[in-house]
Amino acid sequence: MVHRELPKYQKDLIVQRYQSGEGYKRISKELNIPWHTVKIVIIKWRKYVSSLSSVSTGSFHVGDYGTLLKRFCEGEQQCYLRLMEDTLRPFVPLYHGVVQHGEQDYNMMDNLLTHFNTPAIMDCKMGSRTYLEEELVTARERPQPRNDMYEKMVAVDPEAPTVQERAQQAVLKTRYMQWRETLSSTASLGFRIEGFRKANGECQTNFKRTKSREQVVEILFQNGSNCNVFLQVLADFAVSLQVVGSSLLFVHDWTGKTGVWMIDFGKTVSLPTHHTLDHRTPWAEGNREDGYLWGLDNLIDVLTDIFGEAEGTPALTCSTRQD
Ligand SMILES: Nc1ncnc2c1ncn2[C@@H]1O[C@H](COP(=O)(O)OP(=O)(O)OP(=O)(O)O)[C@@H](O)[C@H]1O
Ligand SMILES: O=P(O)(O)O[C@@H]1[C@H](O)[C@H](O)[C@@H](OP(=O)(O)O)[C@H](OP(=O)(O)O)[C@H]1O
Repeated sequence: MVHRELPKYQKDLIVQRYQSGEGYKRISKELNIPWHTVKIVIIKWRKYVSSLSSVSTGSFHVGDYGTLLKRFCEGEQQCYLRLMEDTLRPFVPLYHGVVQHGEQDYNMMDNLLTHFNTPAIMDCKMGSRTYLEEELVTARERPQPRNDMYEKMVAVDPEAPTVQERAQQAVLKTRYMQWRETLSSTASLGFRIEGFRKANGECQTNFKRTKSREQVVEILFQNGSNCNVFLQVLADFAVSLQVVGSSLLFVHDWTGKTGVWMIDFGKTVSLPTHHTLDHRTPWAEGNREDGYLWGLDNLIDVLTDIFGEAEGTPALTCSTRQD
């Protein structure tokens, strides 16, 4: 079969439609492009986004003066505004407000890679769940099964969909997210490896089935051997924030510079007054626990196993900028 490279405008169109929630099949039908070509474009695009360094996709743009623009999300803006006043401020990118780029609003923040020299990066999604309780309620009240998530599911495990899902060729987002959590180490360890970009630019994002502690250790050891960071931060973790779907971004380069930051606050929300979380109690619907610190405990444990305790190991530099 002859492989035809799509022109860029068509790839952009596919990504645009995918971002607005359309499934592979519909995009394929309406643009008259074979669905497996659509799928490949989306997979490549997602890899590209998760390997971001010189970003210019629909969701991110590199801004001026070492900044990064991320597609506006009001929840994330509120969270950043709060974090700028919080003890966690040194552990997150500095937030610079909302800017417009073309027709789109963006949250502007520090680009964490600015002061690194050909850095290697690792994105770990933290917490024992990756969706909000509100998303569960919406899924019950107004279910919107998604074909793109069904396709992603069968691409990993053709046996995973139920008979009904197979008939619909679609799954609910919360069902997909829960399946992802149990397939990976999110449910068992409270964090999962989302992706790596090595210093040579090689990207790895195929960690959907990385679940056991042994598998996690193997991948961290193989790919993060220079990432000898020792995590002992975040002890002051804000008890009144519910942190869902947020990542820790590990960065290091050949000069020995290392850093780790919390990023991605689209699903981090302030809790009602007097409602606090310990971030370790297992989640049950209604208690809003996010398992963040449980995941962090496990991650520290795994990294300590691999790289040893702090002596001789550079203490983690949580922020490399001068405030
Ligand atoms: N401030 C930053 N500086 C440098 N790189 C960043 C920054 N924020 C995000 N990135 C890069 O972009 C990637 C995706 O970021 P983020 O998790 O915020 O995006 P997202 O679209 O919300 O992801 P998800 O699909 O998990 O919800 C990260 O893995 C990281 O490589
Ligand atoms: O990693 P995968 O398997 O590709 O799955 C995606 C991942 O779970 C993201 O966290 C989620 O975005 P949010 O965290 O923003 O919900 C996205 O939902 P989306 O397709 O609705 O953006 C999923 O498709």
